[in-house]
Order: sequence, then C-alpha cells, then structure tokens
Amino acid sequence: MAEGVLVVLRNLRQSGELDAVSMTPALWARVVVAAAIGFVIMSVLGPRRSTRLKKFPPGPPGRSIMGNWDVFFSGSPRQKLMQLAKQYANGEIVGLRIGFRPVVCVCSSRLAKELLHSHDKIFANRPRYDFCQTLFYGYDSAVIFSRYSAHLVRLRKLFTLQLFTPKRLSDLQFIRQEEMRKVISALHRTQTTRLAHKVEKIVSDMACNITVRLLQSRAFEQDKCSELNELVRKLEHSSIPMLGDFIPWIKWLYFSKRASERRIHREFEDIIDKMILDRRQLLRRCAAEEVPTDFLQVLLSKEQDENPDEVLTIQEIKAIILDIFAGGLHTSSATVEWAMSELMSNPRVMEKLRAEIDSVKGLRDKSALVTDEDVGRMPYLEKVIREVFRLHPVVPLLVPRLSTQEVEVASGEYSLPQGTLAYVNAWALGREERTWGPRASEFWPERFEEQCLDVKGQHFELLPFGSGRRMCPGMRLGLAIVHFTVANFVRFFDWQLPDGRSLTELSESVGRGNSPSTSLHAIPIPRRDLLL
Ligand code: HEM
Repeated sequence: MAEGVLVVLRNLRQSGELDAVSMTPALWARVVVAAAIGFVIMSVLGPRRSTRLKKFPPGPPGRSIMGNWDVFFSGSPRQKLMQLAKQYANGEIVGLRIGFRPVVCVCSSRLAKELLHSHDKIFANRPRYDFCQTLFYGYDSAVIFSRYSAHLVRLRKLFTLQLFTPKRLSDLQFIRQEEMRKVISALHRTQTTRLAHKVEKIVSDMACNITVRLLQSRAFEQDKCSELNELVRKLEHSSIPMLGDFIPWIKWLYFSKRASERRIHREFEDIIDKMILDRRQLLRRCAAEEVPTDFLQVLLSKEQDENPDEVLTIQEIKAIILDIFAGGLHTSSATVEWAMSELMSNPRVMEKLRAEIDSVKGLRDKSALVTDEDVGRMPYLEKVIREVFRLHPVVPLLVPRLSTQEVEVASGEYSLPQGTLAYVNAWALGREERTWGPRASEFWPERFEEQCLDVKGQHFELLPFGSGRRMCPGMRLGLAIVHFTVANFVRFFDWQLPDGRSLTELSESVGRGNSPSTSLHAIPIPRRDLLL
C-alpha cells in the first residue's frame, strides 16, 4: 500500500499537480483513499490474471494495482523493455500489466512483422487516453489518437494522396530552399563571434517555418515559430497517459492536469483560429484563382466537398492542423540533431559524406544548395541517414496500438487477449544482434552496403516511421527535411564544439522521447563564401 501511495505521488509529480498544489492535507487524503481502494480491489481481482492469461508472454510480476506502471513511466522505458524481453523471452517480447490492462512490448523484427503486418488490422486501433479529449480535439477528430475507422482511412489518404504527394513536395521544394538559405545566411553572419548554436533549435524553427508556409503559403511573423515549437514541446510533455487512464476510479485525481491541458489546447486553438480567419478574409477579398492552393486551402475546401463522405467539419480541420504540428516539428529536428551529433563524433563518416556532397554538387557554384534531385544522387548520405534512424528512432516505442480481438503470435506460442496494449520497440529492433551483428551498437553507415533495408515500413528490422495501417503519413516530408538539412549543413559549414572539445560518446535522454541527453551546441564555421 505504501508503494501504491508512492507511485500515485510520482504520477502526480509528473503531471505537475504536486507543484501546483504542493501537498495540502486534502490532497494527501485523496491519494491515500485512492491507493486504499485500489489495493482492496486488486487483492480481490489481481490473482486471477495468471489463470485467465495462460499463454500470455512472460514478464516481471506486476506489483499491486499499478502492475508494471514503473517500467513505462520512469527512467528509460525502451532500454528496460529490451532488457526484460531478453530476460523473459529470448529478446522477442515481454508481457506486462498496467491496472487491469494486459500490455506487451515487442522487441524483435519477427514479432514486429506479425503485429504490424500479419495482424495489422487487429492492432490498428489506438488506446483512448483522457488527454486526447482535452489536449487534442477529442478522440476521433484527427489522426494520431483516433480509432481505426473508415473516416480515419479517408483522413490518412488526405495526407498521403493530397498533402504530402511526391509531386506537391517537389513543386514546393522552393520553400525548403528559401528557408535553408535564411538559416545559412544567419549562421554566416555570426561567424566572427564564433557563437555556438543549439542545433535542434535552428532546425525546429526552420521546420516550423517550412510547415507553416506549406500550410498557409506565408510565414509566421518573427518569433512566432519559436513560440509554436515551445507549445509543441509542452504538448509532448502533456501527451502522456496517467494511471487514471488504466484505473478509472482514480481519474478525478488529475483535475489540475486536465486544466493545464486545456490551457495548452487554447493556445494552439488561438494560433489555428487566426490562420483560418486570415484565410477566410482573403477569400472574401480576392477572386478564387488568386487564393493559393496550399494545404490550408485543400483542408478548408473539404468543408463543402461534393462527396458527403469527404466532408470535414471545421473542428476536424483544426484537429488535422494540430496533428501536423504535433507529428511533424520535433520529430524532424530531433533526427537532424542526432545526425549532426553522430557526424561530429565520427569524423571519418563526416569527411566521406562531405566528399560525396562536393563531388555531386561541384565546387564551382559556391552558393548552390543541395536539392532533392542531388540527394537522389548521394547513396552515402542515404546510408548515413538510415544509420541515424536505426540507432536513434525519435519515437522509440512508436505510438501504442490496442488489439480488437484475441490473437495468437509467435507461431501460437503466445496468446494476446482482446484489448491488449501493444508497443513495438523500434529502438530495440535497431540493436538486435540477430539482424545487425556484433557491431550493432556502432555508428557504421557502410553496413547498408550489404543490408538492403530501408525505413519505409517494409523492413521490420528498421521502423522509425512505424509500419502498416498506422504508419507515419508525414514520412515523405520528414525524410525530405532530414536529408536536405543534413546535406546542406555538411556542405556549407565545418561544425565544431565550443572550447575545442570533441564529441566522443553520445548518450540519450531518459523518458519516452529520444534526444541526446545534452543538446548539441556547435559552432558553424563557413566552408565557402556564399553569394546570397
Ligand atoms: C523524421 C520525421 C518523423 C518521424 C521519425 C516520424 C515518426 C512517426 C511514428 C513512429 C509514428 C507512429 C507510427 C506507428 O504507430 O506505426 C508517426 C505517426 C504519425 N506521424 Fe510522423 N514522423 C515524422 C514526421 C512527421 C511529419 C512531418 C508529419 C506531418 C506533418 C507526421 C505526422 C504523423 C501523424 C499524423 C501520425 C499518426 C498516424 C496514425 O496514427 O495513423 N510525422 N510518426
């Protein structure tokens, strides 16, 4: 029971409630009552688990009502889950429980394929967490946290067949180029001061400008992107389930977390409402052909689509825009940060990559940016980026799935009941020695000369964008930003650490996301005079 109280306290601290309320006697009373109720119910119901779930994958025993909550929501879940899978099931899977919910985490490519390919439809649902209702626009308005349904399939098609088509991304490449030029010129201007820049911030601001221009054809006013990125970070920190999502009778403990979620949501809503209002005013002022056919216009046109199945409400349109911000900004910038960190700590790879970029781009046109077409002629760049995704998938456990029926996995060895929460550990897949050999933990892009595995969801050894029905629909844009940014950063600058230090060992942050434990600050020394 004491343990129960401690875990509930830790959840409250994570949710910020403890900071806000600073443990009044009333809060103590709530915590103790909740833990006591949980303890009693668990004593009555808990022991049945082992008999009901006979072929459930093995794992550590769940303690009290919380089950294995601590595995997921403290320290580094991806590492702990990989260790547990090794300890209990030959590194393939681990079976756990949170509250009464059976939970599995798959750590081998064999079982990832079963879940995301053979049983893709059964695992196409997302769990329903309370934060979706307050932070986002409800459960089924947009994509990331929606149930699998015909409506979701239509929304996903909107992403892949209308917003992020190869043609549209190629036609709009000039936006990425203009934003990259702005970044390069700004970095050039600081060369005399030899200032160290936070690489992730440069890239996330650029990714934000690109995304906003793709959406509404014009950039935000100055500093608005930093504000939006800050908001996305707050959204990420708040988008975590609480114990109340698994044990309904303690939901009421989280009222102040819900209030903070509503505040974050309102801030997003203000930004999105302003974008829509500006566009509506433009539509009133201008002839239809003068209005850009950008993402926002594609989305707003769906309000009056001739096909009733295709119609989107304004709430759904706003929810999609929020998904684009939530899914697209930090993922791309964190990947570029990892890429630059790896390149700076592996000078051999940096030199080889630079030689390739210079050979494709030539040295004569000093100001020419690397384009998407150039990227297609850079096989080593492709291998470097794959290696970055292999070792540092920025969504290491993907987004969890919920099974809709009982299913057998591992050639019938295990049975997963309906309602199992399933995680796929993309971080562990990239370290599986069965696939990657004894040098699995080394950054060595040359491995892809022999291993023809790519990141597009068909090879279950390498799943930074997931796979199957819920695979990332923004992958094309994410890949375009990452390749293009890394290539141009390497072409135009030598990157040095402040005080002549060198990056020897990279370590990861703890928690659910995956960034370097210390943000990369680096000094860009210009390699060529730009004619900007
Ligand atoms: C390097 C960049 C990116 C990475 C590594 C990444 C990774 C992921 C991953 C792992 C998932 C979960 C897939 C699964 O459950 O199987 C996901 C889902 C998603 N991503 Fe991305 N993503 C990136 C860029 C983007 C961009 C640029 C956008 C949009 C502008 C985007 C929008 C989404 C959405 C809407 C989902 C939810 C899909 C669904 O639930 O059906 N992502 N992403």
